[in-house]
Amino acid sequence: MGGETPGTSRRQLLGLVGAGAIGLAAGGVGGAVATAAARPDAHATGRPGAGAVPFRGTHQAGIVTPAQDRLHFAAFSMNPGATRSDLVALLKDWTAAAERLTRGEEVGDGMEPDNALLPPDDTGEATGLGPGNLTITFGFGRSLFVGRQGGDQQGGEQPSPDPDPFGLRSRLPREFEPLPSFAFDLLDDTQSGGDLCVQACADDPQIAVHAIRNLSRIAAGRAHLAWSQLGFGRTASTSRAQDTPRNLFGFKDGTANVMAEDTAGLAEHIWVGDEAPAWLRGGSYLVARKIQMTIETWDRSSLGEQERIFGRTKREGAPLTGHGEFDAPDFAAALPGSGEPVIDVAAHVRLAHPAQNRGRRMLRRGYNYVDGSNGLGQLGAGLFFISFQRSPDTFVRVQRSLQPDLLNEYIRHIGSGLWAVPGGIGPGEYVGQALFE
Ligand SMILES: C=CC1=C(C)c2cc3[nH]c(cc4nc(cc5[nH]c(cc1n2)c(C)c5CCC(=O)O)C(CCC(=O)O)=C4C)c(C)c3C=C
Ligand SMILES: [Fe+2]
Repeated sequence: MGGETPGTSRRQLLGLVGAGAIGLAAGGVGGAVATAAARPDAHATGRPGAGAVPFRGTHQAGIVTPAQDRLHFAAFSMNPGATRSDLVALLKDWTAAAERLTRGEEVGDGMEPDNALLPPDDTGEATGLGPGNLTITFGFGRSLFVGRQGGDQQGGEQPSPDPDPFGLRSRLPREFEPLPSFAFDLLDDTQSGGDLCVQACADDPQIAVHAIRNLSRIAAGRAHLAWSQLGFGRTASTSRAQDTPRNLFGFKDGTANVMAEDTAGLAEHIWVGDEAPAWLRGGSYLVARKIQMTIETWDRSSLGEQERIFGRTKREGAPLTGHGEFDAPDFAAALPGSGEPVIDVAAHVRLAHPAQNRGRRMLRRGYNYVDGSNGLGQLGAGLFFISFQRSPDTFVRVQRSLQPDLLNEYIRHIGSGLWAVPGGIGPGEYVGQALFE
Protein backbone atom coordinates (compact mmCIF):
# COMPACT_ATOMS: atom_id res chain seq x y z
CA MET A 1 0.00 0.00 0.00
CA GLY A 2 0.87 3.61 -0.15
CA GLY A 3 2.81 3.69 -3.42
CA GLU A 4 1.72 7.03 -4.83
CA THR A 5 2.28 7.95 -8.47
CA PRO A 6 3.48 11.55 -8.79
CA GLY A 7 1.65 13.68 -11.35
CA THR A 8 -1.13 12.18 -13.39
CA SER A 9 -1.87 8.64 -12.28
CA ARG A 10 -2.37 5.65 -14.55
CA ARG A 11 -6.05 5.69 -13.58
CA GLN A 12 -6.49 9.36 -14.52
CA LEU A 13 -4.76 8.81 -17.85
CA LEU A 14 -7.06 5.87 -18.56
CA GLY A 15 -10.01 8.06 -17.65
CA LEU A 16 -8.97 10.81 -20.04
CA VAL A 17 -8.25 8.37 -22.87
CA GLY A 18 -11.54 6.57 -22.25
CA ALA A 19 -13.52 9.77 -22.17
CA GLY A 20 -11.98 10.93 -25.42
CA ALA A 21 -12.65 7.63 -27.12
CA ILE A 22 -16.34 7.49 -26.35
CA GLY A 23 -17.05 11.17 -26.60
CA LEU A 24 -17.46 13.55 -23.66
CA ALA A 25 -20.31 15.41 -25.36
CA ALA A 26 -22.36 12.25 -25.27
CA GLY A 27 -21.85 12.13 -21.49
CA GLY A 28 -19.75 9.02 -21.86
CA VAL A 29 -17.35 9.28 -18.91
CA GLY A 30 -17.05 5.73 -17.62
CA GLY A 31 -18.25 5.38 -14.01
CA ALA A 32 -15.11 3.75 -12.65
CA VAL A 33 -12.83 6.46 -14.02
CA ALA A 34 -15.04 9.43 -13.26
CA THR A 35 -12.93 10.79 -10.41
CA ALA A 36 -12.91 14.51 -9.74
CA ALA A 37 -9.54 14.55 -11.52
CA ALA A 38 -11.07 13.13 -14.67
CA ARG A 39 -13.86 15.67 -14.43
CA PRO A 40 -12.17 19.05 -13.94
CA ASP A 41 -15.57 20.72 -13.65
CA ALA A 42 -16.25 18.92 -10.34
CA HIS A 43 -14.59 21.78 -8.43
CA ALA A 44 -16.67 24.50 -10.02
CA THR A 45 -20.16 23.15 -10.52
CA GLY A 46 -21.59 24.53 -7.29
CA ARG A 47 -23.18 21.14 -6.61
CA PRO A 48 -22.86 19.66 -3.10
CA GLY A 49 -19.34 18.39 -2.51
CA ALA A 50 -17.76 20.59 -5.18
CA GLY A 51 -15.83 22.93 -2.87
CA ALA A 52 -12.12 22.20 -2.49
CA VAL A 53 -9.65 23.60 0.08
CA PRO A 54 -5.97 23.76 -1.02
CA PHE A 55 -3.90 21.20 0.89
CA ARG A 56 -0.62 23.14 0.63
CA GLY A 57 -0.02 26.64 2.00
CA THR A 58 1.66 28.73 4.68
CA HIS A 59 -0.29 26.97 7.43
CA GLN A 60 -1.94 23.55 7.40
CA ALA A 61 -5.56 23.62 6.27
CA GLY A 62 -8.23 22.75 8.85
CA ILE A 63 -7.31 25.40 11.42
CA VAL A 64 -8.60 28.75 10.14
CA THR A 65 -10.51 27.07 7.30
CA PRO A 66 -14.23 27.89 7.84
CA ALA A 67 -15.27 24.99 10.07
CA GLN A 68 -16.96 22.25 8.04
CA ASP A 69 -19.92 20.40 9.52
CA ARG A 70 -18.36 16.94 9.96
CA LEU A 71 -15.33 15.49 11.69
CA HIS A 72 -13.45 12.22 11.79
CA PHE A 73 -10.54 12.60 14.18
CA ALA A 74 -7.98 9.81 14.51
CA ALA A 75 -4.97 9.08 16.72
CA PHE A 76 -2.29 6.68 15.49
CA SER A 77 0.45 4.76 17.28
CA MET A 78 3.69 3.81 15.55
CA ASN A 79 4.13 0.04 15.43
CA PRO A 80 6.67 -1.53 17.80
CA GLY A 81 10.00 -1.63 15.99
CA ALA A 82 9.08 1.02 13.40
CA THR A 83 12.13 3.07 12.42
CA ARG A 84 12.79 6.69 11.52
CA SER A 85 12.76 5.78 7.83
CA ASP A 86 9.37 4.06 8.30
CA LEU A 87 8.06 7.27 9.83
CA VAL A 88 9.42 9.44 7.00
CA ALA A 89 8.02 7.06 4.36
CA LEU A 90 4.64 7.11 6.10
CA LEU A 91 4.55 10.92 6.16
CA LYS A 92 5.45 11.04 2.46
CA ASP A 93 2.73 8.54 1.59
CA TRP A 94 0.17 10.34 3.78
CA THR A 95 1.05 13.68 2.16
CA ALA A 96 0.57 12.32 -1.37
CA ALA A 97 -2.71 10.62 -0.43
CA ALA A 98 -4.04 13.62 1.52
CA GLU A 99 -3.39 15.93 -1.42
CA ARG A 100 -5.38 13.66 -3.71
CA LEU A 101 -8.19 13.19 -1.19
CA THR A 102 -8.62 16.93 -0.68
CA ARG A 103 -9.03 17.31 -4.44
CA GLY A 104 -11.75 14.66 -4.41
CA GLU A 105 -9.50 12.13 -6.14
CA GLU A 106 -9.07 8.46 -5.32
CA VAL A 107 -5.84 7.47 -3.56
CA GLY A 108 -3.03 5.59 -5.32
CA ASP A 109 -4.25 3.87 -8.46
CA GLY A 110 -7.87 4.24 -7.42
CA MET A 111 -10.58 1.63 -7.27
CA GLU A 112 -9.34 -0.74 -9.98
CA PRO A 113 -6.01 -2.54 -9.62
CA ASP A 114 -4.37 -3.96 -12.76
CA ASN A 115 -4.89 -7.38 -11.27
CA ALA A 116 -8.47 -8.02 -10.16
CA LEU A 117 -7.14 -10.48 -7.57
CA LEU A 118 -5.60 -7.54 -5.67
CA PRO A 119 -7.53 -5.17 -3.40
CA PRO A 120 -8.05 -1.70 -4.87
CA ASP A 121 -5.82 1.13 -3.56
CA ASP A 122 -8.92 3.23 -2.82
CA THR A 123 -11.80 1.81 -0.82
CA GLY A 124 -14.28 3.58 -3.11
CA GLU A 125 -17.03 4.93 -0.88
CA ALA A 126 -16.23 8.60 -1.61
CA THR A 127 -15.98 8.24 -5.37
CA GLY A 128 -18.33 10.71 -7.03
CA LEU A 129 -18.87 12.77 -3.87
CA GLY A 130 -16.33 15.47 -4.84
CA PRO A 131 -13.82 17.10 -2.47
CA GLY A 132 -16.52 18.21 0.02
CA ASN A 133 -14.17 20.92 1.39
CA LEU A 134 -12.13 18.15 2.98
CA THR A 135 -9.19 19.28 5.08
CA ILE A 136 -6.64 16.90 6.60
CA THR A 137 -4.52 18.28 9.42
CA PHE A 138 -1.59 16.29 10.84
CA GLY A 139 -0.09 16.55 14.34
CA PHE A 140 2.87 14.96 16.17
CA GLY A 141 2.53 13.64 19.72
CA ARG A 142 5.21 14.11 22.37
CA SER A 143 5.80 10.35 22.41
CA LEU A 144 7.18 10.60 18.86
CA PHE A 145 10.09 12.56 20.38
CA VAL A 146 10.64 10.83 23.72
CA GLY A 147 9.01 7.41 23.38
CA ARG A 148 6.04 6.26 25.42
CA GLN A 149 6.86 6.88 29.02
CA GLY A 150 4.86 5.76 32.03
CA GLY A 151 2.30 8.39 32.94
CA ASP A 152 1.83 9.80 29.44
CA GLN A 153 -1.74 9.36 28.23
CA GLN A 154 -1.12 7.04 25.35
CA GLY A 155 -4.04 5.25 23.81
CA GLY A 156 -3.76 2.23 26.10
CA GLU A 157 -0.44 1.26 24.48
CA GLN A 158 2.47 -0.30 26.36
CA PRO A 159 5.33 2.06 27.30
CA SER A 160 8.20 1.86 24.76
CA PRO A 161 11.63 1.03 26.21
CA ASP A 162 13.47 3.30 23.71
CA PRO A 163 13.57 6.95 24.92
CA ASP A 164 14.37 8.20 21.39
CA PRO A 165 12.75 5.77 18.92
CA PHE A 166 12.97 8.07 15.88
CA GLY A 167 16.05 10.18 16.65
CA LEU A 168 13.89 13.24 17.34
CA ARG A 169 14.54 13.86 21.03
CA SER A 170 16.78 16.87 20.42
CA ARG A 171 14.05 18.46 18.26
CA LEU A 172 11.44 18.50 21.06
CA PRO A 173 10.17 22.06 21.56
CA ARG A 174 10.75 23.38 25.08
CA GLU A 175 7.06 24.16 25.58
CA PHE A 176 5.88 20.70 24.52
CA GLU A 177 5.21 19.34 28.01
CA PRO A 178 2.51 16.71 28.66
CA LEU A 179 -0.84 18.08 29.81
CA PRO A 180 -1.16 17.84 33.61
CA SER A 181 -4.09 16.13 35.34
CA PHE A 182 -7.00 18.45 35.97
CA ALA A 183 -9.61 18.30 38.73
CA PHE A 184 -12.64 16.26 37.56
CA ASP A 185 -10.66 14.45 34.82
CA LEU A 186 -11.95 10.90 34.28
CA LEU A 187 -9.74 10.06 31.33
CA ASP A 188 -9.98 6.78 29.51
CA ASP A 189 -6.56 5.94 28.09
CA THR A 190 -8.13 4.09 25.16
CA GLN A 191 -9.47 7.46 23.98
CA SER A 192 -6.38 9.51 24.79
CA GLY A 193 -2.95 10.30 23.39
CA GLY A 194 -1.33 9.02 20.21
CA ASP A 195 2.03 9.35 18.43
CA LEU A 196 0.28 11.07 15.50
CA CYS A 197 -3.12 12.67 15.02
CA VAL A 198 -5.12 13.27 11.87
CA GLN A 199 -8.07 15.67 11.88
CA ALA A 200 -10.29 15.15 8.81
CA CYS A 201 -13.11 17.70 8.41
CA ALA A 202 -15.56 17.81 5.50
CA ASP A 203 -19.08 18.80 4.51
CA ASP A 204 -20.02 15.13 4.12
CA PRO A 205 -19.34 12.50 6.83
CA GLN A 206 -18.61 9.83 4.22
CA ILE A 207 -15.78 11.97 2.81
CA ALA A 208 -14.21 12.45 6.25
CA VAL A 209 -14.54 8.76 7.14
CA HIS A 210 -13.14 7.71 3.76
CA ALA A 211 -10.09 9.91 4.35
CA ILE A 212 -9.27 8.37 7.74
CA ARG A 213 -10.01 4.85 6.52
CA ASN A 214 -7.65 5.17 3.55
CA LEU A 215 -4.89 6.91 5.53
CA SER A 216 -5.17 4.09 8.04
CA ARG A 217 -4.75 1.46 5.28
CA ILE A 218 -1.73 3.32 3.95
CA ALA A 219 -0.18 3.26 7.45
CA ALA A 220 -0.28 -0.55 7.60
CA GLY A 221 2.96 -2.15 8.78
CA ARG A 222 4.24 1.16 10.14
CA ALA A 223 1.49 2.64 12.32
CA HIS A 224 -2.01 1.69 13.41
CA LEU A 225 -5.20 3.42 14.43
CA ALA A 226 -5.22 3.81 18.22
CA TRP A 227 -8.65 5.43 18.56
CA SER A 228 -10.92 7.71 16.55
CA GLN A 229 -13.95 9.95 17.01
CA LEU A 230 -16.77 11.02 14.72
CA GLY A 231 -18.27 14.47 15.17
CA PHE A 232 -21.20 16.35 13.68
CA GLY A 233 -22.55 19.90 13.95
CA ARG A 234 -19.49 22.11 14.34
CA THR A 235 -19.51 23.95 17.68
CA ALA A 236 -17.49 26.94 16.58
CA SER A 237 -17.24 29.50 13.82
CA THR A 238 -13.76 30.18 12.53
CA SER A 239 -14.80 32.91 10.10
CA ARG A 240 -17.01 35.97 10.49
CA ALA A 241 -18.88 34.78 7.40
CA GLN A 242 -20.28 31.82 9.38
CA ASP A 243 -23.32 31.78 11.67
CA THR A 244 -22.61 30.72 15.23
CA PRO A 245 -23.70 27.08 15.69
CA ARG A 246 -25.13 25.50 18.85
CA ASN A 247 -23.79 22.79 21.14
CA LEU A 248 -25.88 19.92 22.58
CA PHE A 249 -26.86 22.08 25.58
CA GLY A 250 -28.63 24.30 23.02
CA PHE A 251 -26.34 27.32 23.46
CA LYS A 252 -24.54 29.23 20.74
CA ASP A 253 -20.92 28.14 20.87
CA GLY A 254 -17.94 29.85 19.27
CA THR A 255 -19.09 33.48 19.52
CA ALA A 256 -15.88 34.83 21.04
CA ASN A 257 -13.55 32.70 18.93
CA VAL A 258 -10.36 33.86 17.19
CA MET A 259 -11.52 34.17 13.58
CA ALA A 260 -9.69 33.73 10.26
CA GLU A 261 -10.07 37.45 9.48
CA ASP A 262 -8.22 38.44 12.68
CA THR A 263 -4.69 38.05 11.31
CA ALA A 264 -3.13 39.97 14.22
CA GLY A 265 -4.94 37.77 16.75
CA LEU A 266 -3.86 34.63 14.90
CA ALA A 267 -0.22 35.77 14.83
CA GLU A 268 -0.28 36.58 18.53
CA HIS A 269 -2.30 33.65 19.89
CA ILE A 270 -2.49 30.75 17.43
CA TRP A 271 0.59 30.46 15.17
CA VAL A 272 3.83 29.32 16.75
CA GLY A 273 6.61 31.87 16.17
CA ASP A 274 10.36 32.26 16.71
CA GLU A 275 10.17 30.79 20.23
CA ALA A 276 9.97 27.30 18.67
CA PRO A 277 12.26 25.22 16.45
CA ALA A 278 11.97 26.05 12.73
CA TRP A 279 9.94 22.91 11.93
CA LEU A 280 7.06 24.11 14.12
CA ARG A 281 6.95 27.79 13.09
CA GLY A 282 3.69 28.68 11.38
CA GLY A 283 2.15 25.67 13.09
CA SER A 284 0.16 25.39 16.30
CA TYR A 285 -0.61 23.06 19.21
CA LEU A 286 -3.80 21.03 18.95
CA VAL A 287 -5.60 20.00 22.15
CA ALA A 288 -8.47 17.51 21.89
CA ARG A 289 -10.72 16.76 24.87
CA LYS A 290 -13.61 14.35 24.67
CA ILE A 291 -16.14 15.89 27.07
CA GLN A 292 -19.21 13.88 28.00
CA MET A 293 -22.29 16.02 28.69
CA THR A 294 -25.02 14.68 30.98
CA ILE A 295 -27.75 16.05 28.80
CA GLU A 296 -30.67 14.35 30.60
CA THR A 297 -29.79 16.17 33.84
CA TRP A 298 -29.19 19.41 31.93
CA ASP A 299 -32.61 19.15 30.28
CA ARG A 300 -34.23 19.17 33.75
CA SER A 301 -32.49 22.38 34.83
CA SER A 302 -34.37 25.69 34.50
CA LEU A 303 -33.66 28.19 31.76
CA GLY A 304 -32.50 30.68 34.42
CA GLU A 305 -30.00 28.15 35.78
CA GLN A 306 -28.73 27.26 32.29
CA GLU A 307 -28.15 30.94 31.48
CA ARG A 308 -26.47 31.54 34.85
CA ILE A 309 -24.06 28.68 34.16
CA PHE A 310 -22.86 30.08 30.84
CA GLY A 311 -23.38 33.80 31.64
CA ARG A 312 -25.16 34.19 28.30
CA THR A 313 -28.78 34.02 27.10
CA LYS A 314 -29.90 30.83 25.43
CA ARG A 315 -31.73 32.25 22.39
CA GLU A 316 -29.47 35.19 21.44
CA GLY A 317 -26.22 34.05 22.99
CA ALA A 318 -25.88 37.58 24.39
CA PRO A 319 -23.91 38.14 27.59
CA LEU A 320 -26.30 38.57 30.57
CA THR A 321 -25.10 42.18 30.72
CA GLY A 322 -25.94 42.95 27.06
CA HIS A 323 -28.48 42.50 24.26
CA GLY A 324 -26.62 41.30 21.17
CA GLU A 325 -24.54 38.16 20.72
CA PHE A 326 -21.35 40.11 20.05
CA ASP A 327 -21.74 42.65 22.89
CA ALA A 328 -18.76 42.53 25.23
CA PRO A 329 -19.61 41.05 28.64
CA ASP A 330 -19.44 43.50 31.55
CA PHE A 331 -18.06 41.43 34.40
CA ALA A 332 -18.23 44.36 36.84
CA ALA A 333 -22.00 44.90 36.40
CA ALA A 334 -23.99 44.24 39.61
CA LEU A 335 -27.68 43.60 40.29
CA PRO A 336 -29.42 46.60 41.85
CA GLY A 337 -30.29 45.87 45.47
CA SER A 338 -28.29 42.74 46.18
CA GLY A 339 -25.10 43.96 44.53
CA GLU A 340 -24.52 40.42 43.24
CA PRO A 341 -22.61 40.24 39.94
CA VAL A 342 -24.94 39.91 36.90
CA ILE A 343 -22.56 37.35 35.41
CA ASP A 344 -21.97 34.76 38.16
CA VAL A 345 -18.46 34.55 39.57
CA ALA A 346 -18.38 30.89 38.45
CA ALA A 347 -20.07 31.37 35.03
CA HIS A 348 -18.27 29.62 32.16
CA VAL A 349 -17.73 32.77 30.08
CA ARG A 350 -16.26 34.70 32.98
CA LEU A 351 -13.74 31.98 33.83
CA ALA A 352 -12.82 31.22 30.19
CA HIS A 353 -12.52 34.90 29.18
CA PRO A 354 -9.05 36.29 28.39
CA ALA A 355 -9.53 38.80 31.24
CA GLN A 356 -9.25 35.87 33.69
CA ASN A 357 -6.38 34.27 31.81
CA ARG A 358 -3.71 36.94 31.37
CA GLY A 359 -5.08 37.78 27.93
CA ARG A 360 -4.53 34.24 26.54
CA ARG A 361 -6.78 33.19 23.64
CA MET A 362 -7.34 29.98 21.68
CA LEU A 363 -9.08 29.02 18.43
CA ARG A 364 -11.86 26.54 19.22
CA ARG A 365 -12.90 24.09 16.49
CA GLY A 366 -14.88 21.36 18.24
CA TYR A 367 -17.80 19.12 17.23
CA ASN A 368 -20.84 17.53 18.86
CA TYR A 369 -20.81 13.76 19.18
CA VAL A 370 -23.28 11.02 20.11
CA ASP A 371 -21.79 7.56 20.66
CA GLY A 372 -25.09 5.72 21.16
CA SER A 373 -26.71 5.29 24.57
CA ASN A 374 -26.41 3.26 27.77
CA GLY A 375 -28.82 0.79 29.41
CA LEU A 376 -30.25 3.57 31.59
CA GLY A 377 -31.76 5.42 28.64
CA GLN A 378 -29.03 8.07 28.59
CA LEU A 379 -27.25 9.29 25.47
CA GLY A 380 -23.48 8.97 25.30
CA ALA A 381 -23.31 12.53 24.04
CA GLY A 382 -20.99 15.45 24.37
CA LEU A 383 -18.50 17.84 22.87
CA PHE A 384 -15.34 16.72 21.12
CA PHE A 385 -13.48 19.88 22.07
CA ILE A 386 -10.61 20.87 19.79
CA SER A 387 -8.54 23.99 20.29
CA PHE A 388 -5.47 25.39 18.54
CA GLN A 389 -3.09 27.63 20.46
CA ARG A 390 0.43 28.97 20.19
CA SER A 391 1.44 27.25 23.41
CA PRO A 392 0.00 24.25 25.31
CA ASP A 393 0.27 26.47 28.38
CA THR A 394 -2.70 28.53 27.13
CA PHE A 395 -4.99 25.51 27.33
CA VAL A 396 -3.57 24.54 30.74
CA ARG A 397 -4.17 28.04 32.09
CA VAL A 398 -7.78 28.26 30.86
CA GLN A 399 -8.65 24.71 31.92
CA ARG A 400 -7.26 25.40 35.43
CA SER A 401 -9.25 28.61 35.53
CA LEU A 402 -12.38 26.53 34.78
CA GLN A 403 -11.97 24.48 37.99
CA PRO A 404 -14.83 26.30 39.83
CA ASP A 405 -16.97 26.42 36.63
CA LEU A 406 -20.72 25.88 37.29
CA LEU A 407 -20.69 23.82 34.08
CA ASN A 408 -18.55 21.10 35.72
CA GLU A 409 -21.64 19.57 37.35
CA TYR A 410 -22.91 18.63 33.86
CA ILE A 411 -19.72 17.54 32.07
CA ARG A 412 -16.81 15.09 32.41
CA HIS A 413 -13.57 15.06 30.42
CA ILE A 414 -13.13 11.45 29.32
CA GLY A 415 -10.48 11.68 26.58
CA SER A 416 -7.46 13.90 25.99
CA GLY A 417 -4.60 14.52 23.62
CA LEU A 418 -1.99 17.14 22.73
CA TRP A 419 -0.14 17.30 19.41
CA ALA A 420 2.27 19.75 17.77
CA VAL A 421 0.91 20.67 14.34
CA PRO A 422 3.78 21.58 11.99
CA GLY A 423 3.50 24.59 9.71
CA GLY A 424 2.11 24.50 6.19
CA ILE A 425 3.33 22.16 3.48
CA GLY A 426 5.10 23.87 0.59
CA PRO A 427 5.18 22.67 -3.04
CA GLY A 428 6.93 19.30 -3.32
CA GLU A 429 7.26 18.93 0.46
CA TYR A 430 5.84 16.30 2.76
CA VAL A 431 4.16 17.09 6.07
CA GLY A 432 6.70 17.82 8.82
CA GLN A 433 9.65 17.56 6.41
CA ALA A 434 11.68 20.23 8.24
CA LEU A 435 11.65 18.06 11.37
CA PHE A 436 13.77 15.43 9.63
CA GLU A 437 16.33 17.75 7.95
C1 LIG B 1 -10.21 24.92 28.33
C2 LIG B 1 -10.97 25.44 27.43
C3 LIG B 1 -12.43 25.22 27.31
C4 LIG B 1 -13.18 24.09 27.52
C5 LIG B 1 -12.70 22.73 27.95
C6 LIG B 1 -14.55 24.43 27.26
C7 LIG B 1 -15.64 23.55 27.37
C8 LIG B 1 -16.96 23.84 27.01
N1 LIG B 1 -17.45 25.05 26.57
C9 LIG B 1 -18.79 24.96 26.33
C10 LIG B 1 -19.64 25.99 25.87
C11 LIG B 1 -19.30 27.34 25.70
N2 LIG B 1 -18.06 27.88 25.80
C12 LIG B 1 -18.11 29.24 25.56
C13 LIG B 1 -17.04 30.11 25.58
C14 LIG B 1 -15.69 29.77 25.77
N3 LIG B 1 -15.20 28.55 26.15
C15 LIG B 1 -13.82 28.59 26.20
C16 LIG B 1 -12.97 27.56 26.55
C17 LIG B 1 -13.35 26.25 26.91
N4 LIG B 1 -14.59 25.73 26.89
C18 LIG B 1 -13.44 29.91 25.81
C19 LIG B 1 -12.00 30.38 25.70
C20 LIG B 1 -14.59 30.63 25.56
C21 LIG B 1 -14.66 32.11 25.15
C22 LIG B 1 -14.64 32.99 26.33
C23 LIG B 1 -14.72 34.45 25.92
O1 LIG B 1 -13.72 34.98 25.42
O2 LIG B 1 -15.77 35.07 26.11
C24 LIG B 1 -19.48 29.59 25.32
C25 LIG B 1 -20.00 30.99 25.06
C26 LIG B 1 -20.03 31.39 23.60
C27 LIG B 1 -18.67 31.48 22.97
O3 LIG B 1 -17.98 32.48 23.06
O4 LIG B 1 -18.27 30.49 22.37
C28 LIG B 1 -20.21 28.42 25.37
C29 LIG B 1 -21.71 28.26 25.14
C30 LIG B 1 -19.16 23.63 26.61
C31 LIG B 1 -20.58 23.08 26.46
C32 LIG B 1 -18.05 22.95 27.03
C33 LIG B 1 -17.88 21.54 27.46
C34 LIG B 1 -18.71 20.57 27.17
FE1 LIG C 1 -16.37 26.85 26.53
